[in-house]
Amino acid sequence: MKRSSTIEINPVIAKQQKTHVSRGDCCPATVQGNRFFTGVTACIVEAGIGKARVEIFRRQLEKYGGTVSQQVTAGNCTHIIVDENMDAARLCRLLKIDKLPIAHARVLKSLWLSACLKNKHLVDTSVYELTMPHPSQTTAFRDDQIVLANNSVNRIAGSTSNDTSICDTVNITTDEENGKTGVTSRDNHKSECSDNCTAAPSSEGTAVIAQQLPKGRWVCAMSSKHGSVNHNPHITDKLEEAAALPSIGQQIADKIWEIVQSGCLRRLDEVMSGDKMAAINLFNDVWGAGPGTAERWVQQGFRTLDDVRAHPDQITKQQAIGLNHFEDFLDRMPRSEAAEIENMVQTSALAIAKGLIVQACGSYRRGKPTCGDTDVLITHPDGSSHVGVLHQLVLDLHQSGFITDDLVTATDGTHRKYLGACKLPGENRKHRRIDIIVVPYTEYACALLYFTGSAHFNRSMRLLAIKKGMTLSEHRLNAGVIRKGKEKLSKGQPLSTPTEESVFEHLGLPYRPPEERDHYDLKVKYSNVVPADDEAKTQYSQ
Ligand SMILES: Nc1ccn([C@H]2C[C@H](O)[C@@H](COP(=O)(O)OP(=O)(O)OP(=O)(O)O)O2)c(=O)n1
Ligand SMILES: [Mn+2]
Repeated sequence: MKRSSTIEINPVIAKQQKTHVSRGDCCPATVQGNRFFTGVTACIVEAGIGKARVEIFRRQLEKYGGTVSQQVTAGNCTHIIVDENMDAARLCRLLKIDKLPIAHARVLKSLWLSACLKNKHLVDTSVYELTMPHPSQTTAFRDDQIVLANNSVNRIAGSTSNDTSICDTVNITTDEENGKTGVTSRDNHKSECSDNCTAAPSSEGTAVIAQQLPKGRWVCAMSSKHGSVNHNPHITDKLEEAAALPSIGQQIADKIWEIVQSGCLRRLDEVMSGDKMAAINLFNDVWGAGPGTAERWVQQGFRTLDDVRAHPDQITKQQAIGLNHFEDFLDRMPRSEAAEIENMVQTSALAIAKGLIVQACGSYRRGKPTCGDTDVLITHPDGSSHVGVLHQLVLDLHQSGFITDDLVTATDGTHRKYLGACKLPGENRKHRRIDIIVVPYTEYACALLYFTGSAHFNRSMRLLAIKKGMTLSEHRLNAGVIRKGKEKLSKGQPLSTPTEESVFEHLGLPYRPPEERDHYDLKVKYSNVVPADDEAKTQYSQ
């Protein structure tokens, strides 16, 4: 088992594991390097920037030697960072002050941070400062055109590009409906006009800009009235590619600003090409390392497992085990070996309490010729003798030398789980992943069904249960569940499920033996009783 539902994790053994038993990311980064933010104590005003970006900025500031202050009024605060759309009047309202400047700190648009990060040194603050507009300026900026000085552009972008002329004159549209001031619009466009962007032509055509949009630049669609025109296929295409990166996935939309602003698009280019992508895929296969860790290691310059191994401060205890047994864990064992492991656990368990049922589930029980791990499920028919077994069993198996490494121990309601590594006695044996799950007898059938899988089959069963006003989990099958949309108004009552067959029966399905549970599309065999799976999936997809 590599993943499971939400469970509590023993904080001692799995300090940095996420709240589910997964091979997720575990460890915080401590990065050495150029500390160009030294001496900067910044307070970031969240309004408009958003929590996620504040967190990113905070980490970047600290990573490069800066300090983050929570208090704008703190005397030691040297920089106040505000959203690029912030205007002076609004900031004054937010901070409950009469006017800018603030005596002890510079008020800067967040683009200053982006520019520093891009250039890896403190860039001049002058063009990023938020100041009270001069009364004459507010009207001046209502014109649809502004001119930016070439040197400002270069300073903003820290650009080596020799084609900044395109940015000299940009079109702006003041957005009076939204109450944005001229200052805001000006700053937006100034900042957007970096080495990677240009403005889209306005439908009104008042701007003096190139009609031929240069390839590879970010086109500012805000100034365009052509709402449906995609001026940025070169970026949106990349973002679609980015969706394939394990670490980005569904949060892609949230990342757009971050990517465009911070120059991460360039990083993506690098990631997508060659060795970095290969390294991300390699690191993703380390037990305990999720996509986030894999990407971080790559950012730190690691390309091989030995690179990672050489930095023990960057790896969790679980990842160290994953690295130790990297090849072994990726290797699938023949089912005969899973049977030996099952026997080994069974013998030890029966020495602790007679009558325990010890059953290897997962791919083994489904009759697969090879198994990625051995999922051993344990219970006792007397309903109580299972209690305390896991702890003793793990101790004994350590003692005999069979268990070699502990990964995670966890409690999920009445279920006790142990994830570790084991090695059978004898020459040329490999380290294998082992999961041991101990459950009360009343929950045995549902646990057996769940841990036998396949994962897809389980999903189909759960969806079917939902369709029938029930819920199915590894603990129980409940009937009489009342839902309003996705919300559960009543969780219903547990049905008696003494056997796997009884679960199938409650769901109105003919029994399906483990060997047939890799065909997860229940329609194939039971089209008369199962609702359209796709419909259920869209309604209840998790
Ligand atoms: N996301 C998941 C993960 C696991 N499981 C259940 C079904 C699996 O069959 C069982 C064991 O998980 P494994 O990851 O060990 O999967 P298998 O044993 O099926 O395959 P493998 O041979 O790779 O171990 O737990 C599930 O329902 N959903
Ligand atoms: Mn398995």
